[in-house]
Amino acid sequence: MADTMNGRLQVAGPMRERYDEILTPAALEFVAKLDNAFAGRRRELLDARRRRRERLAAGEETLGFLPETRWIRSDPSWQVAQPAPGLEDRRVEITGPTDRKMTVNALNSGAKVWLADFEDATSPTWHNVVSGQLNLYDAIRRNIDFTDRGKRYVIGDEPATIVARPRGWHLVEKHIRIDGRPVSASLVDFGLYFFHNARQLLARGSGPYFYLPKLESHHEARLWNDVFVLAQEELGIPRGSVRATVLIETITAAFEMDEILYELREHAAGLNAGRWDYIFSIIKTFASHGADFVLPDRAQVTMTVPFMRAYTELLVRTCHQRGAHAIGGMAAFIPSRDPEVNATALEKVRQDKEREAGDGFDGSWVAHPGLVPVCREVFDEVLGGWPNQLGKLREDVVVSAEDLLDVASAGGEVTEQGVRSNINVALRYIDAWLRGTGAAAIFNLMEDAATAEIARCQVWQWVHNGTKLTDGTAVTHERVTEWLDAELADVHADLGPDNRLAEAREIFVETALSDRLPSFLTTGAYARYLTTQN
Ligand SMILES: CC(=O)SCCNC(=O)CCNC(=O)[C@H](O)C(C)(C)COP(=O)(O)OP(=O)(O)OC[C@H]1O[C@@H](n2cnc3c(N)ncnc32)[C@H](O)[C@@H]1OP(=O)(O)O
Ligand SMILES: O=CC(=O)O
Ligand SMILES: [Mg+2]
Repeated sequence: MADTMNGRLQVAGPMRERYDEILTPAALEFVAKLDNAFAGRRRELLDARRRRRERLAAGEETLGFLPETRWIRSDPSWQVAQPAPGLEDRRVEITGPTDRKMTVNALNSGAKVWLADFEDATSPTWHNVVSGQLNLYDAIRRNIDFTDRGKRYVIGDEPATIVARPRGWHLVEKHIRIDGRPVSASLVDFGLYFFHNARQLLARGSGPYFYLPKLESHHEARLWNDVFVLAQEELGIPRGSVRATVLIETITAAFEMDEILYELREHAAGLNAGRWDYIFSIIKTFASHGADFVLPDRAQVTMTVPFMRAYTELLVRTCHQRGAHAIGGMAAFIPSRDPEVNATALEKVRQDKEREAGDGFDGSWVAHPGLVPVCREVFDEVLGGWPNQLGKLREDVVVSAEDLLDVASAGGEVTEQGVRSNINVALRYIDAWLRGTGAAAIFNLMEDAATAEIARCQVWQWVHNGTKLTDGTAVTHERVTEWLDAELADVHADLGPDNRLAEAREIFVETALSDRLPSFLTTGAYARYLTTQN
């Protein structure tokens, strides 16, 4: 165990090879400064989240555009900062974890941007957190060549611009403690990356760029902005060097898009339509609001259902009014070695990107290098010679609070197959996550933390509402428990003895079958199961 600040800050995880290059006393002191300045506000904001969730659940509050910030929405004069170097053209963004091989592959993928992910696609083991920082450190310094199984990995001439995604405000990093208390995971991921790389990136004509996940209000955006201001001051870097793209992936943030851009305006680069967590947020927020808020089988909640279209179109309009990029989301289809499955996946991704490009998005996400060409082709077609569609203002888009909240517009149905698929996929994903893998190919789809959250939350909602299946029977606690055992046996047979399914089952039961719906699967699971061993 290493410590600094006269023993007040402790590194409680093992110090493996080269960890001392990231966990330097100066870097840890920088994180401690951020913690000292912002830990209290973070706690207050998390508390405000909880109180708001309780009021919403009790029907004491309804969601709508905020009256007190109307002036921000109606003032046409403000704009966000100009696009920073490397972020003018974002037509294709690849996302993925920060392991060494994926780092090189993502940078060489032909995408304009790489979202280097400490969040949905990363299981936050101590190893993943520190080695991910090391891989980014090396990649930024072009010091990451290696050979694996006969293949040479070396960064090419036109690497993607790196945009790092730190973990959300709700998570802590229990292996870094100040006065015995775990530090905010957001401040650890941001702080270490910024401290080591901001100057390097600027010297290389790029900059410290970030994706900000799971914000629930503009107050949380203000907190991030203040973190950026202090971080830049501390390192003597010009204010405004940071650029942040905010994921709109909670229903509450959908009502505060203008306000979020406004808070971050000198650092804002855009908004992203984080569709999977958005669906999770909707289910979670309205889980006990009765049948009108019950969503159908997960596979039926597509981007073309009216409430999802309302959200994405509003996002484009809001961004373009303010000179910010609107970035599309993730289609879950990934390439396959089976030619037929592969052709279907490519076609599905093409359709998804065509809809986004047609709606005015400036670029979009792909999960795999094999999908870069299709996304690029689609955006090349609409962009012509332009780097973005910022000029497409979408003034035709008018979205009301009712449109965003019209969950019933999804239609569809709940089937036994849908319930069992949620159980099965959640077990497979949680097992992978516990073993250190945060994004996995499951039944030819890319699945990450948001999938597991949707799956367990839907099951909770269906049980809680006694939702009727297509065969007329209801979803009950007892039936889900039976299906859970059957699905567990199925997954067990597939994975063999080397698994963490027993813990995955426990986590599923706690988060899908408890009386109260836990806010996040990952917080409890992290505290209990992601030990210093991994
Ligand atoms: C809701 C959200 O937040 S979405 C964003 C978060 N999710 C993600 O970022 C998921 C990113 N994608 C992935 O992690 C992966 O594509 C997976 C896990 C789905 C599939 O990965 P694999 O099983 O390794 O795929 P596959 O075998 O086809 O990979 C082929 C090659 O592409 C590489 N590759 C695959 N996906 C990526 C990626 N996203 N970034 C960089 N390289 C990648 C592999 O490393 C492999 O490289 P190699 O030939 O040098 O060995
Ligand atoms: O982070 C992206 C999402 O869809 O969730
Ligand atoms: Mg997300």
